[in-house]
Amino acid sequence: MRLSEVLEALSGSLKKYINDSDPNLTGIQMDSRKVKPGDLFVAISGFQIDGHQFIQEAIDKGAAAVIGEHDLELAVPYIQVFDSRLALGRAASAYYHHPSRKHTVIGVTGTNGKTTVSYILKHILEHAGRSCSLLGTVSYIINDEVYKPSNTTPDALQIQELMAASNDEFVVLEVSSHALKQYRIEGLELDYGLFTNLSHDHLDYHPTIEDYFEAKTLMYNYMKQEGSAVVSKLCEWGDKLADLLSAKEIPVYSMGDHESDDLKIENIKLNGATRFEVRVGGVVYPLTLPSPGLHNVYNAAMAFLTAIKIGIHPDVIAEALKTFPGVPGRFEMIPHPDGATFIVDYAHTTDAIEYCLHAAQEHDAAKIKHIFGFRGERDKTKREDMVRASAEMSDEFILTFDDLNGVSVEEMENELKELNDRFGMNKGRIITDRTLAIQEAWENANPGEWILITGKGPEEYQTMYELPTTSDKDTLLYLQKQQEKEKIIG
Ligand SMILES: CC(=O)N[C@H]1[C@@H](OP(=O)(O)OP(=O)(O)OC[C@H]2O[C@@H](n3ccc(=O)[nH]c3=O)[C@H](O)[C@@H]2O)O[C@H](CO)[C@@H](O)[C@@H]1O[C@H](C)C(=O)N[C@@H](C)C(=O)N[C@H](CCC(=O)O)C(=O)O
Ligand SMILES: Nc1ncnc2c1ncn2[C@@H]1O[C@H](COP(=O)(O)OP(=O)(O)OP(=O)(O)O)[C@@H](O)[C@H]1O
Repeated sequence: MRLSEVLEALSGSLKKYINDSDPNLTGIQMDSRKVKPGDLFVAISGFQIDGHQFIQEAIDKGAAAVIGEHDLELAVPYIQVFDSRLALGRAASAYYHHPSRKHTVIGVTGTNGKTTVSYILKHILEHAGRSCSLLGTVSYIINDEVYKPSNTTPDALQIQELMAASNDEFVVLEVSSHALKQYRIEGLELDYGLFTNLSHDHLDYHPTIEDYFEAKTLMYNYMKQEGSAVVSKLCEWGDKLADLLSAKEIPVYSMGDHESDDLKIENIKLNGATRFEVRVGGVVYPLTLPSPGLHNVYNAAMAFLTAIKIGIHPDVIAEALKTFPGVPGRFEMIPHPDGATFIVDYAHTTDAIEYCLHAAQEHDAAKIKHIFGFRGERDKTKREDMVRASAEMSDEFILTFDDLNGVSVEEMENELKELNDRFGMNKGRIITDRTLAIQEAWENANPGEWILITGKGPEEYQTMYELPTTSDKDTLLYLQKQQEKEKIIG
């Protein structure tokens, strides 16, 4: 593709370009280390490092042209723009011939539930015989090939590459607030924009919750002409969003408690299999979902409403929900041989912790034990509410390590002690080694107890622990095996 064709997509974001040649481009890169002859190199002013430092390296490797924000004169055509991340999205979309136009694209944003809603939707679509790619926290799945994700929402270049590579009819992607602020979905065009909920998270990145909300609303700047929003009004921010979108004349399908909402949830039963009804257009549909918890009722209802709008028959959706296999590390159950239930879950906000512990309560847990910690170098302001929630809703809890992310062992241990002293209501203990905390709970588990281990979900440990295991689930399976071995020997 000629540089001039990419430039057409940059109009409005161009600051300066002296048109002296029009090289043929054979690729786009935002990382100088990956540049090959003929590539367009986009220099990003990053959080860690300024990509403009690597322009010469990119030229030496054969870059045919460069995009950047600084005022420079280079040996190859240089396009100065107001914002390189925004230009990257537009340039990549143009380079890959606007691939989102060939798919039905569903963006899912919100604090919690993005991954789960995305997986439920993919499951419904596939049950209906339609093909679906998925980009999110757990994996990127394109044409049934599974890739390890770099971010929840990939960078703009990767998104366009993956969209172009996908032969699937649908693409469901999780859209994080970081991605929106960093223009990672610039150049993308969405058919549906889903909003699950908003609660306290990421206030290390966003100065206020209002700023966090504003970031989420940016997703709706990327709707196709005929695109529509699916919004949960079960959270007050959803109400606010629906008003905003209506003012912009974006059609909104809402789920909520009012007669005017497009979907209303009724008759929820959480004990045993999750059963509930949804009322849509005056018709009531009884639904069953294998995944426990009220939060999963909301996730399934949002997927149901979206699938209806896509045109999937309600009976097909209902059948699909019955067989939804769940998402790795989201309320994943591992039974203890003595009759206790261990849960691995990715809850890392107060809201999510409350939903998880509530799910255990609804299952008449004889006792609820909770094991969790806090990610180093991430939003510290949510920690006290997480401890409060656990203290109020569990019978006892153990504070342990999550990823330290460079924070020292002493600093995190002190933080855990202080939080426990101030907000733990005398229910908490500290066992810093995560595997030993789980082992302790395993060895002391009693019939009917529910032990919830939250925060890491399916993620691998980044800290070296005592037991030779790689994740919370792996630790539980290891303990299970050890116990079986001991039984055989003993
Ligand atoms: C803080 C943050 O969001 N950082 C994101 C940002 O990276 P950055 O600006 O720090 O990049 P940088 O390292 O400074 O590099 C700047 C530029 O120099 C280039 N470079 C660098 C070295 C070199 O030799 N040559 C070169 O050209 C780099 O390729 C880059 O283009 O832009 C990158 C590309 O899009 C992201 O991958 C990266 O996400 C990091 C890994 C991250 O951890 N982000 C988290 C906070 C995040 O985004 N999380 C959300 C989910 C949140 C949730 O809901 O839980 C997500 O979407 O994943
Ligand atoms: N609708 C919901 N409301 C509140 N909490 C939820 C909801 N759905 C899931 N959760 C909780 O949040 C955790 C993360 O769920 P999920 O991965 O679906 O969300 P997410 O938005 O993709 O989060 P992340 O972007 O951090 O991966 C779950 O393990 C569960 O504890």
